[in-house]
Amino acid sequence: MPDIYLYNTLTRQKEPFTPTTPGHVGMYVCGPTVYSDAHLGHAKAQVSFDVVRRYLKHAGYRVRFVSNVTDVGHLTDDSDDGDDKILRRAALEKLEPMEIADKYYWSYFEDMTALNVLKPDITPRATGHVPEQIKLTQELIEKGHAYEVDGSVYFSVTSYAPYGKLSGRKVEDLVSGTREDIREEKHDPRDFALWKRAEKGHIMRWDSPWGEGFPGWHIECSAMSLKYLGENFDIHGGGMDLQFPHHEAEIAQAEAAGHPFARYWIHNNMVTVQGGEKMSKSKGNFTTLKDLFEKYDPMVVRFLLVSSHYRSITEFSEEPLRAAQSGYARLRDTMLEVKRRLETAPEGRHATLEGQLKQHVDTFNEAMSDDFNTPEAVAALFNLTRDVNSALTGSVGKETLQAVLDAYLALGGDVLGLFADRSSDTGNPEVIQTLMELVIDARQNYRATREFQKSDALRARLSAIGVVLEDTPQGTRWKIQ
Ligand SMILES: Nc1ncnc2c1ncn2[C@@H]1O[C@H](COP(=O)(O)OP(=O)(O)OP(=O)(O)O)[C@@H](O)[C@H]1O
Ligand SMILES: [Zn+2]
Repeated sequence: MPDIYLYNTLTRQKEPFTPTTPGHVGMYVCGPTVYSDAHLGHAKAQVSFDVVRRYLKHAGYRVRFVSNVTDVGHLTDDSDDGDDKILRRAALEKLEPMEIADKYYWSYFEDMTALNVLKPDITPRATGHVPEQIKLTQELIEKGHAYEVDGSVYFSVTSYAPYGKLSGRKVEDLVSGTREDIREEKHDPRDFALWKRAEKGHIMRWDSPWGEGFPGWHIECSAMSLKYLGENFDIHGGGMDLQFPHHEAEIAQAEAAGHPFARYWIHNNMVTVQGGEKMSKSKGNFTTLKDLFEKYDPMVVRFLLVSSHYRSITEFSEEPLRAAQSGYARLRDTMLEVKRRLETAPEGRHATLEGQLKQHVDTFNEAMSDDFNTPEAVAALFNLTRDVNSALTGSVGKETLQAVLDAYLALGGDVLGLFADRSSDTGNPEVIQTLMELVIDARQNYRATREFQKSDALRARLSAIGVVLEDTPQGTRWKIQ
């Protein structure tokens, strides 16, 4: 297995990655609050951790990937104030809260599937884990780190000295923007809710030792990650915007209850708009993935995201998307051309190209082992593509073409997720190639019988879905624009 280094937010440095159980990795990533369609920011978070997961698998680890879905307890204000986001949306759309959660849950996975993000091994939902959250809250009360007031339970921030270690904030400097009445019932305005009493008319409510209520947002991730990954799991991921208070609270809840918790914390940077403003549901400055996919192939969107590092900002605009479109087409077209050439290539090897291939594969792996440096990994694929295209102006033997194709599929496909997975039938390049040959044959037949209207109609229908036909002296070629 290669030595992998990752930037640990806890220590603020790159560290060699060593899992608790050799050969196995337990990884938890904070998922979305499902109250509206996903936007490009969510895609950056999920694609970033999908690539981490894929590279760890590629490096030989068995990975258990757990990513939650928040369907209760995420309030519109971080300081235990405001409405539950799901309930607010339910009122707006005149639907049951669980209808909202399910509607956007499926919408979210539809988008993630289009982006070729692998499904989590476990997708726990907060509403399905209320007993676990109550139990952890009880442990915290027993250990003197939490207290009940009037049916709500708060974590006592000053009872846990390391509070602030992830985000580098000092408890003394923390301010609370909490409303006066909630401030009053907290022993300290900086404390945060583990459990909230349900006021009259609050739909989502559960029985608890403190009366009817609902869990706070932070406690779900501590409870569910500990349940499925054990008390000292390897990697915890999420957006940088979650470092405080969400992740700080997750650490405090787990550690104060006596569980050592996650060892490496990794955070993706933000998708921004208009020069640095975070794309966010609540700010309303977002572009949904569904809207983007109307104009751009989801693989182009994925390519755009992996072209910048997960810890760098991705400023969203049309121009980089168009550049991603042509960049992605260059890689994919060369990969498809190698596939085509393989069918008729003579036996044999191409020593120069094989030397170059090895060099680019090594560079790719070194980049990925250095804190998942996807921009450098993509650059290695482009350099490979340049050398392949240059070699393809001459004759390249079968063995070498096969090695090149395997590299494209392993690095560009399995690791970066840019080509459909080899195991899946949908989007399988071989199936698509055969279908396209059938369509091209049909068009040829129409032309041979001078049925030009029909042949033109076929071409137009293909063009409508972005497939362009080119008639060359060697026959008709196709490509996706
Ligand atoms: N603009 C963004 N860039 C990168 N990651 C993001 C962005 N917005 C949200 N995320 C990440 O997506 C995940 C889900 O976030 P969440 O559901 O809270 O979305 P949100 O748009 O920030 O919502 P809200 O604006 O209501 O807080 C988190 O890991 C979060 O860090
Ligand atoms: Zn979380």
